[in-house]
Amino acid sequence: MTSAAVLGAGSWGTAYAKVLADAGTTVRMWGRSGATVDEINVGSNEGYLPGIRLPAAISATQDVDEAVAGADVVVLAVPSQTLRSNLGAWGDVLTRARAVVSLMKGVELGTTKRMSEVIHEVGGVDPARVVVVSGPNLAREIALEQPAASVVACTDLDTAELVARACAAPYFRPYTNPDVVGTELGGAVKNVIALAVGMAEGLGLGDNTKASIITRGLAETTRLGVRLGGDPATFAGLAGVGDLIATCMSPLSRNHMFGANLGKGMTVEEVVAVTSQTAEGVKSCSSIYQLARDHDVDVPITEQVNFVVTEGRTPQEVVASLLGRARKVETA
Ligand SMILES: NC(=O)C1=CN([C@@H]2O[C@H](COP(=O)(O)OP(=O)(O)OC[C@H]3O[C@@H](n4cnc5c(N)ncnc54)[C@H](O)[C@@H]3O)[C@@H](O)[C@H]2O)C=CC1
Ligand SMILES: O=C(CO)COP(=O)(O)O
Repeated sequence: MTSAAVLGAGSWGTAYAKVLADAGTTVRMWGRSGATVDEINVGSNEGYLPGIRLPAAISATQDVDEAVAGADVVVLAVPSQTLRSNLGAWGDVLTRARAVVSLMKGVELGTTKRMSEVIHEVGGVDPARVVVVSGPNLAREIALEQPAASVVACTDLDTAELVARACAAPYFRPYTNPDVVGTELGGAVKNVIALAVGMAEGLGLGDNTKASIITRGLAETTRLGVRLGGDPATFAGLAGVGDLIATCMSPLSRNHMFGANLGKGMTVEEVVAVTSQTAEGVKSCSSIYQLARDHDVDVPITEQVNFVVTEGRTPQEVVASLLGRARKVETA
């Protein structure tokens, strides 16, 4: 039987731990909060997944060494911008696992590194053991066992297969993919596009506007991803358009709802104050914009979201800027 450690006891860490357990994998979680750890040990995580019963195969601890002891697979589910400091504090916890899985959908501020790159650099993990799981996977829907599919990406197919087997539950269907770069960028950029779609919704705009942002958002995601070495097919798949649709359309998405509050006229600081969970796009919009500029890739929607978050540009001004751009052919 495969054994997994999940480091991070928020909504997706907990829902994915449930997926692993329902797939027959033994799971030990690490959490920062003693109250959350105690709750998980008696079968729930009410702060993040209210009303969801967790399987008995999941236990939790506040001791990271105890969490990873004997684990074949170590899963990382902390906010992206905290990964580097967490890995630094945890020491060599990743070195013994056969696979290290990133569930995180962000790009590091300052370095513009993807999470798999941070895991390799700080955790000392060979890229052939780093796996990215990403797709249309809103945590609450997965915890409710509503069927969904996802991508399990690794440059080494055997490692991808190990993780896919460990998380193949009756309601969760993993597809392997060798394209780590594309899978990771699809997951990170869709959060920024969901902020833009949320802003449109908050402004009272309708489905034509949202579909236009989603489609052109996919175009800029693909443009950036392909420039960085991703496979165009990945962006047409679950980790690309699949996750983009789920996140941009769902009221369960924290990024979508963050954007909607901005569109209704709240400031970034006001929305941060009422948001208890991680909306990765709010920080990653800057690093993704920087990444695009470093590689000379045009990302007009990401650019505008970044201006809203970092310079206080209003959603109304964003609409005017995007529509005021020079016309061009659709495929460029
Ligand atoms: N919630 C979802 O539906 C999905 C989330 N993701 C991604 O999974 C990653 C984790 O997100 P969620 O679990 O949803 O976030 P969350 O906000 O629900 O939970 C974050 C967890 O990290 C902990 N945390 C916060 N700051 C920390 C720090 N400095 N050091 C250590 N732990 C810290 C929190 O206590 C909490 O347990 C993100 O990158 C997100 O984009 C991916 C797919 C689905
Ligand atoms: O990544 C997600 C769904 O696949 C969750 O999106 P949010 O982080 O916006 O809630």
